[in-house]
Amino acid sequence: MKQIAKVVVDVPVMQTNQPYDYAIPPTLIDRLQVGMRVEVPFGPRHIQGFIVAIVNEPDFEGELKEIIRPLDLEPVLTKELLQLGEDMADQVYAYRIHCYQTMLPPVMKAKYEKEFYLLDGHQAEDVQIVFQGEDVISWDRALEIEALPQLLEWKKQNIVDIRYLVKSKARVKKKTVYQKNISPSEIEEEMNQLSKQAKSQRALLEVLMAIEPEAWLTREQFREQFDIMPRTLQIAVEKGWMITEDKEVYRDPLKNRHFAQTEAKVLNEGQQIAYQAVKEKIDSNQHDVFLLKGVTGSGKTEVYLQLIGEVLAQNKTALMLVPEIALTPQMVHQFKGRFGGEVAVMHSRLSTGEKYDEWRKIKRGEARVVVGARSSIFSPVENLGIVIIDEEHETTYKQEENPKYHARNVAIYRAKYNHCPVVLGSATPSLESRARAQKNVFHLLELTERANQQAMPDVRIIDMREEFQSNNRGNFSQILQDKIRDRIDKKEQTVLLLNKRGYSSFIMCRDCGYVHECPNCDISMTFHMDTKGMKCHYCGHEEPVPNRCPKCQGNQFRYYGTGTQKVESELQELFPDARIIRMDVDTTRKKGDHERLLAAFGRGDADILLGTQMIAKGLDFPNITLVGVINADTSLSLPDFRSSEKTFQLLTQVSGRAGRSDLVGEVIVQSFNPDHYAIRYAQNHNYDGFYRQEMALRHQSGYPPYYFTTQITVSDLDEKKAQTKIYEINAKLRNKLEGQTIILGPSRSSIARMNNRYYFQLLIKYKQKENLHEVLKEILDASQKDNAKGLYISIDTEPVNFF
Ligand SMILES: Nc1ncnc2c1ncn2[C@@H]1O[C@H](COP(=O)(O)OP(=O)(O)OP(=O)(O)O)[C@@H](O)[C@H]1O
Ligand SMILES: [Zn+2]
Ligand SMILES: [Zn+2]
Repeated sequence: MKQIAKVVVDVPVMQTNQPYDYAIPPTLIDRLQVGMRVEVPFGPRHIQGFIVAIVNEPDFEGELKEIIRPLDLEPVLTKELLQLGEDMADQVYAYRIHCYQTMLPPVMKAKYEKEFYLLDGHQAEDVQIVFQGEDVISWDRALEIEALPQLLEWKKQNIVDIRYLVKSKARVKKKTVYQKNISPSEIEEEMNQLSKQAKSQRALLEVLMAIEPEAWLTREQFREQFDIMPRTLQIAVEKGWMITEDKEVYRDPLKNRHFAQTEAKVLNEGQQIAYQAVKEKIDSNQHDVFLLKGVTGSGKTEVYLQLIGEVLAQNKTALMLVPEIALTPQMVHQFKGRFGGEVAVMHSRLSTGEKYDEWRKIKRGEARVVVGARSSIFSPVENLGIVIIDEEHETTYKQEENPKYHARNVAIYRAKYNHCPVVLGSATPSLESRARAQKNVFHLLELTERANQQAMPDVRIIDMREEFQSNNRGNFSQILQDKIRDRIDKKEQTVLLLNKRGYSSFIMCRDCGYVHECPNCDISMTFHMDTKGMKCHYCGHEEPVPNRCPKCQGNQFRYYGTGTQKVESELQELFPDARIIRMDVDTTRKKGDHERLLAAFGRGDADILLGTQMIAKGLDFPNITLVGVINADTSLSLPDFRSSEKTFQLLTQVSGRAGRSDLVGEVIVQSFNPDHYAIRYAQNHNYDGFYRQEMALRHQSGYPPYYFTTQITVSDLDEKKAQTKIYEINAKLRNKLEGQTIILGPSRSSIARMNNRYYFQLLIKYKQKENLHEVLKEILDASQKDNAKGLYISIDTEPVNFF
């Protein structure tokens, strides 16, 4: 009986979404399991693949190739994740291999290397010189010694051939540890035989007398605790006093930090009702989706914590998703403080080694609670008891690159599979989720009051048009200035938000109006005050500010847009004595910057925290009594049907940072559209009112949640080719789609050229899927040939950002 492995290979083309059959060589029969990575031959190359099934009969007729070797000792993907990857690939129009790779830490993605090897019987002298007595030489080495042309020539003459290797980048960190291997009486004997000069050895023997027989100690521990140097340890090993081993250790980014234990709070009535409803589902192993809608500061986090506590008590595991920027030390502290070492934390600021280690802790069941950003929804936990998504309305839960999955959908998939509840929490739920609760697809749970009985902060809207008329051209209205002054004097803290969504600073020629654009993209370049340079945020192109206008040779530029740096200097001028912390992409570039700045503000090292969107979430500092929004409406004017929703959410979230403890909070919102409904409803903390009005508008214009949307984008270096293709797709869709489907476009994308590629798009709106899925699959299948020529087609279901 021959064993056959079905392998999804690392070749992203549509046909390979189906697994390939490989023979399992006899030596590997007992070692290979479903979910392991393997190295397999594919054409002339060796590539990585995932075993998705092991069967007895092949589907493929013909000679099967053999698996070369396993890349893992045990499966890295569970049965659940294998199934999820297959279904997800289908739903989001992605390659199965990309789905599997997305589920694993980046170090586990294969790295391919090439090497030349000698074919038999060619030992000519010049060949020997290159190979230096070995029978292989790596591609890199060949490049280094400039032997590449020669080797390629030999390849033509059949003297050498090329082989492709799969290299694993995953490295386990190891440390040498020591254990004593000598009894007390032997120690005495050794002491007696030592010469008087051997002081350090004597000292070590004394230590060995004192320590526990089972203890494993590192070199650092010997040095720090007992002042014993590595050299002495080595002698001890040679003499057989100690044994040594290389033990695996985890890279723990938080190892030097202490988390004070926190206790569960007594839940208030609203929290208790919410907790109880979810707990019932946990107890009875039932799937359900809850939408926990709680005003800012209502204590949603405490509900999450106690639910996770319950899940752990029942010997299950928990997934807790938090937006990347809300994953602050404060947030982490809440979880580590309650559950200690049971918690693994996953976010993009970890090094790849740290990510790998956190992942292994989860895989081995050593950490049963995962707190992390979007991709941690794929954590290899088993026996899942709850999935929680905090700030569920955040669009960052949707991945914008392939595979274009939404973590909320993956959460529901996994919870169904594991028969457990999902909790979606937010003060400002997405319209989609709120509407689903309306239809009882989700269960609505509400917390309508703040946990500490504190009133919601008073929000005042300032009409900036009037400020302009009264000749205040700055960024700060008179009232906001007065309030800031007042807080500085009272030693209370202020948070200032600069709404930068859809917004950047650029330069324009004062004489002819020329705007400096990126040479690769049809978009103006962003001016950066710190480097005094221009940068394109789409392709990364950088250049200095031009001396003269390329169009009219004028040398006067106007700097547009309110960069945080510019606002900061204005603020410092207004309040020379104020201590200001600025938080934006420029000040949080390095690992740990974000944490450091927030910690400093939390300690009271500054009076004002000035920042972009990244400060709107998760801050829970008692001394913040004033929140100012400098420009409420920059996000209103985006060409995106969600712009009102996003503005409402942002204003509500940032207002919620004020007055969370005993001190009363106050919010000042500056706007040029003070009567806009998104701003008015945010002022009154009226989510329900906003929801009703926005739903009416969406209904009228036929947008989600009344319609589903799918966007198709085509891009190519050649503008004509991209354009022809989108029209071809358009024709096919209109011809084949049934039911009430609406197609918007085709049109140029609003950034028509990016990195020298031209983009065209169309948007499909539909109520029922009908045959849409099949038609889209056909289009993708047919795109294979184009793909190879550099024309890309991408399908995005429920896009969250419209350009
Ligand atoms: N039952 C309780 N008794 C006393 N204090 C509580 C209780 N529950 C929560 N708190 C406190 O109330 C404050 C706000 O809670 P929390 O940060 O969980 O709110 P939240 O709903 O997550 O808010 P946001 O949406 O603004 O992040 C915290 O300081 C928390 O410690
Ligand atoms: Zn000019
Ligand atoms: Zn560019």
